[in-house]
Amino acid sequence: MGANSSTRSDPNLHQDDDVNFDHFQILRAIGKGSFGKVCIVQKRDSGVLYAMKYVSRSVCESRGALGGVIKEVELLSSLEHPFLVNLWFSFQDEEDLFMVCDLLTGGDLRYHLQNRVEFSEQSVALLVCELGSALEYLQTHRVIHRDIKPDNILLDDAGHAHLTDFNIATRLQKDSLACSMSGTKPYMAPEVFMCALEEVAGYSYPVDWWSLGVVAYEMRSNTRPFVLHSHTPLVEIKNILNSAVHYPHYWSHEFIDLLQKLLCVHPGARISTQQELHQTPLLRHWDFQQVLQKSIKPAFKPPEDHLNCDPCLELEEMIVETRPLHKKKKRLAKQRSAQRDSDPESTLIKEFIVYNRFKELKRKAMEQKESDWQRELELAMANSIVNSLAPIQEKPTSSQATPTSTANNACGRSPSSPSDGQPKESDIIEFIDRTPSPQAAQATTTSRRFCCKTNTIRE
Ligand SMILES: Nc1ncnc2c1ncn2[C@@H]1O[C@H](COP(=O)(O)OP(=O)(O)OP(=O)(O)O)[C@@H](O)[C@H]1O
Repeated sequence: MGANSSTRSDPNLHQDDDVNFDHFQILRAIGKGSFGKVCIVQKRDSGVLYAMKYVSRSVCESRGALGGVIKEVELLSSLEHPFLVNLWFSFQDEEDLFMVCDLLTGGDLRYHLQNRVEFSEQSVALLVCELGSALEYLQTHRVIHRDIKPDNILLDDAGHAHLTDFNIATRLQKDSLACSMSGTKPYMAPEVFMCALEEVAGYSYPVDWWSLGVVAYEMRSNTRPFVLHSHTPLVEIKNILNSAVHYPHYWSHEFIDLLQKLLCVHPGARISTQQELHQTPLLRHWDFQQVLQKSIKPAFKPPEDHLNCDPCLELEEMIVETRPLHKKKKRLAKQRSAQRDSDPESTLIKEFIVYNRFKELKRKAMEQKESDWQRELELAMANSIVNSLAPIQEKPTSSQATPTSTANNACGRSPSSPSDGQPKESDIIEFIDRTPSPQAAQATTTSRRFCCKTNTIRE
């Protein structure tokens, strides 16, 4: 695993502490989205570097985006994969909502495309396998990302791909379909538009594989397979997506075959599992276990001599920003002293999860230990009861003991022997099987479901 390894340790962190803004030192600005900004931070106690994304609460509220951020944190807190940008901490203060994630220093794919990086077929194939693995994982968690595009694919220092921005992702209920028109138009699958035109009832996981196909095409040619804009009418878009794609003659047959199977208009016939990827001539010989372990070296390694992001972002933060992050502590202290009577806690958004992955990992490890102990205890109890029954077999009365009953039953008691008031081994095992562990009961009550119904179109 690379930068986003879940095994990353933070030995100095007091596991039960809630993390907040003061635990981080702000190093520099590296990104800007439609609602928030991203900067590199260092956790003061462990020295570990992270990416901190922060969004202004007031901007979110005024633009109706608060629900998306709350949902993004809820989703990310339940996910972890080598090719996702994993969430480590989330918290809030009076001004902002914070998400602290894996730091990916290789820049986003859009940045490299704009810098005219030429990705080879081999490079694109590896990216498709890595993100295919992430999509397969999301599917097992019933999550559709819905906004796969170069802007949301970040590279680590070695060039491995990581999926970010779960702002419009949704978790499907079992056997249900999504139906809102969500995504970024040039990357959206035909069935999303057809759903908006009420030609189909909904769409599912294959929409992400279509977007992956568009990204793969764009990486190879620096243009997109379909020319459509934010103002192109829906009916026209449908026709465009049904038209033949131009594949340059110098692309290999195997590569074109992969793209055709990703850019298949019919979701049912489109590649949408890792196994289907593996069956294509281009990827037949790839070892997907090695892909998952990041053992296959990407052909494109992001430059290490400079930060792979717009250098103006840092200047902008220093000069233009009216509420710079590095002055937050002072600013909030001033505000708090001016509003001495009101409790800052009371202004916090209750639905926003305060999350600490280390605490969560510790809780899960404890649960596992407890369930192991319980299993051992149950086994020991069963054994001791079985053993305590055993002497009955060793001292049989002459009328009960026959050579065959001893051979058929370890306890030396015939299964049909009349009850003497003692429980039989089979009774004990059955009782144990039917007793739910406290962990199982808790897991059931804490399972959560999400469903997004609002349309979100990104231009
Ligand atoms: N974990 C990270 N590590 C390194 N850089 C990051 C990380 N997350 C985001 N960035 C950088 O910051 C930029 C903005 O990220 P952010 O997620 O806020 O924007 P976005 O995905 O474009 O948001 P939106 O879709 O809401 O406009 C990204 O394009 C990327 O360059």
